Amino acid sequence: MSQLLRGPRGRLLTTYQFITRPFEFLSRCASTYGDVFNVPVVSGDVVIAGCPRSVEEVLTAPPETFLPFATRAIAPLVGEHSLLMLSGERHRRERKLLTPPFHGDRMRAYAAAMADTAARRLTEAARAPRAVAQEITQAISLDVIIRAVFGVEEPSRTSAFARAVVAMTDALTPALTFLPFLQRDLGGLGPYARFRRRVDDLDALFRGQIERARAAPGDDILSLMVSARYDDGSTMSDQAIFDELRTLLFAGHETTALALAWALDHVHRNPGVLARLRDEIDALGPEPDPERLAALPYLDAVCKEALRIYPIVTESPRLLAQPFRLDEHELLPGTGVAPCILLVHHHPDLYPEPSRFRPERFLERKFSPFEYLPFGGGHRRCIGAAFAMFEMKIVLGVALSAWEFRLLDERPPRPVRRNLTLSPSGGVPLVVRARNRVSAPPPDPGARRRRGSPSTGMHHRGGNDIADME
Ligand code: HEM
Repeated sequence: MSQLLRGPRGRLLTTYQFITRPFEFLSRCASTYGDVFNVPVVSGDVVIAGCPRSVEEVLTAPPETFLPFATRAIAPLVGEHSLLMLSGERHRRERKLLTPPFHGDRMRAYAAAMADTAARRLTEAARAPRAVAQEITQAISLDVIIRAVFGVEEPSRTSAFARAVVAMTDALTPALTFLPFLQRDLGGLGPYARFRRRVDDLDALFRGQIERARAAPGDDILSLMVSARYDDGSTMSDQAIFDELRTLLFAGHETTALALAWALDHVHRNPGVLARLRDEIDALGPEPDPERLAALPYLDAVCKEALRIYPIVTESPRLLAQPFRLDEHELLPGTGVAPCILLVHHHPDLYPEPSRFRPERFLERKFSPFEYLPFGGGHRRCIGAAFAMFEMKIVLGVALSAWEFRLLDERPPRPVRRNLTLSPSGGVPLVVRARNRVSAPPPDPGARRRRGSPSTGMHHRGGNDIADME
């Protein structure tokens, strides 16, 4: 790292502040040191790019400039074949193979599964005296991945997958993630060996699903992976498929769930937004077609604003493989470089009153990929971005169409780090009730699937003021 770059001192303290109070810490650094500064953390130096110009410099650099960041922490979960672990030509080749299933057009196949899952989980939540938004949305996004990505349809198999996923994630303790020397088998004993057994259990379920997809391919992402070919005509190995399925689970499950929990909270703390959104959704009728929900402009703006104000992933770091010049500073190989999504999304020049939840800003102007980047950018941009936006709009649309929500905490939740993501403290406790609409009862979960999607006819398998917000 360049000696000239300014930033806070003291590795232990900055690591602690960065992890526990990201909003306050980053905002304080930006007002003291400017848009580009160095943060010394225990694993090394991380240079923060906190304005569109510096973000553009990073995201448009040639791919070979960077390696993936912090791979040791996630390696046990995602495996060595994972997109998150690859760089250079191998990364490009793998991404080329995995991108088509996530293309916008393909999303239609997942619309009914997303809507049905949301309706089923909300029906359950409405039976309880109180619920927690984050738990509901976690259950929805896990079910959606199991159906749309893994291609599992039968309820009994869905539960087996859900149990295996929960057992595996429970066995991956933070100590195992952050202290790589604990990642030893010790002859089948200890926490790492237990975690490996849970990974093997899930992979055994994947193996069965791969065989099914080979015998009778569906619309799901696993079926597309099984039939996809690299440029040389070869197909993915089973181990590579296992690793990518765990990668999609890791990258796509909690992120989407948290984004939805935040969105529900914001919408219910802003009565004007709720009223305008309900008007837009209600105009589609009592049981709106999920694809039409996904095309609603105000709903789209609400989801974008939720991802702006609290981006689920606050930075998208890379590791320098070569010397790199950023904002006039010469940076050395081994330095971390992180486009800071959080700081850019709260830049007052771009977003006046940045702490205010105001979806209209996305209807009034367009933002460049370096001004608005909840899904990161460049050659590592989130592969599931279209999938996540589609799911957010459908789940939120179904939820507001047929259910009422009453927030139980008067004070807005604080953004707290949960693993690598930013989650609402307390998870957003609320009461869920069927909406008292004159026109219709809440939808029958499963009805859409029984009759298929009317519109596609496809079958469905699956100096800024950031610190004020704390
Ligand atoms: C609201 C939900 C989501 C958010 C906020 C989010 C955000 C991100 C971000 C910031 C990155 C890093 C990009 C970069 O380094 O420039 C990323 C990467 C990734 N995401 Fe997402 N994501 C979400 C949902 C999903 C979903 C649903 C999937 C798949 C089912 C997914 C799969 C991935 C994968 C595979 C990568 C690694 C891409 C690569 O390294 O080439 N994400 N995501």
